[in-house]
Amino acid sequence: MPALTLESLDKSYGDLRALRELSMEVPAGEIVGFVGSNGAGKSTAMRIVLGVLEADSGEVRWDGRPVDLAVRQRIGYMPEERGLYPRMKVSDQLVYLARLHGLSPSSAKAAMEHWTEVLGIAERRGDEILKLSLGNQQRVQLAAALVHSPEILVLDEPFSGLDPVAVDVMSGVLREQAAAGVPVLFSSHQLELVESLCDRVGIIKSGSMVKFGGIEELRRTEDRRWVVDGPPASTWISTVPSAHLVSSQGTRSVVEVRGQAADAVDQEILRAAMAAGPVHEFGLLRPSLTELYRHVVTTDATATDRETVSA
Ligand SMILES: Nc1ncnc2c1ncn2[C@@H]1O[C@H](COP(=O)(O)OP(=O)(O)OP(=O)(O)O)[C@@H](O)[C@H]1O
Repeated sequence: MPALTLESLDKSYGDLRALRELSMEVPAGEIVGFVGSNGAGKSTAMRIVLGVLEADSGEVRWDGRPVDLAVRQRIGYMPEERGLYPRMKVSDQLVYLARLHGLSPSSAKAAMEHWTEVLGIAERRGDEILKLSLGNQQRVQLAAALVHSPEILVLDEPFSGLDPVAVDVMSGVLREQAAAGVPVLFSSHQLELVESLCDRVGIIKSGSMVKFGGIEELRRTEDRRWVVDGPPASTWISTVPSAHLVSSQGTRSVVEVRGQAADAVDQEILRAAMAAGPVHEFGLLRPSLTELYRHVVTTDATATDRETVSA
């Protein structure tokens, strides 16, 4: 299956190292979310994919070959700084952009009509961009990224500032594009949305990819926590040396095991708890992407922090 591959991208702005050997892969048909703090390097990486910016080293490939101008023409891009012509009418703008990508006048018009309809801005075709609300400008931006039927989608914060209905519309479009075989890479600070929409997630910190993989895989790499509803953990936890108590409320305790030991220890915990009294509930607590993210960004990034798991 073809994939958009970012391999060992390095980029500095003067003394500031914005990207450090950043690698990730966006397979055709998958939605990959790119998350990280302000200034972590997401836009820089996306600009490099588009060729708006040149990497100091590293490579971007599509289907195994370096991305050249011809491939870049087939990328649908939503830049962070947006970039529509404020005084141009929505319809003119979209037709113009489609024509720039080589569509015939009639195909460009048909594409403009299609995407303004799908994105709920058909009524605004005759309006100048600057007269639209920010959310509607964003919908036009997405239409601009899609109007030439791109093979690859790279979207910098496409969901920022959208109302819930627009978020649903945008999510639906991204899902459809992925289902049609397009690799979709987008950045966002809305982690719940990323969790619900994406096949894989990359967490970037200070220019380094600290986690990359399927959400389920990323959760599995975390320290494990279990909820035990039964005898208070304080009465049995000492019999499982690798486990420690995180919190306790009434009969419910949350216990944690850090690192590799977590794989084998769940039965040991259950046995220890049952030896102390009846257990009514025992289950693994799965961290949400938000918890995972907080853990990653508040932990010091060192070379050993960097890990890649395959989905
Ligand atoms: N043209 C530039 N010149 C100098 N420094 C830059 C330039 N563009 C970005 N930077 C710096 O590079 C770092 C990465 O910025 P980038 O915009 O890629 O981050 P980001 O993850 O997209 O952030 P945000 O979530 O705030 O959009 C930041 O420290 C930023 O200040």
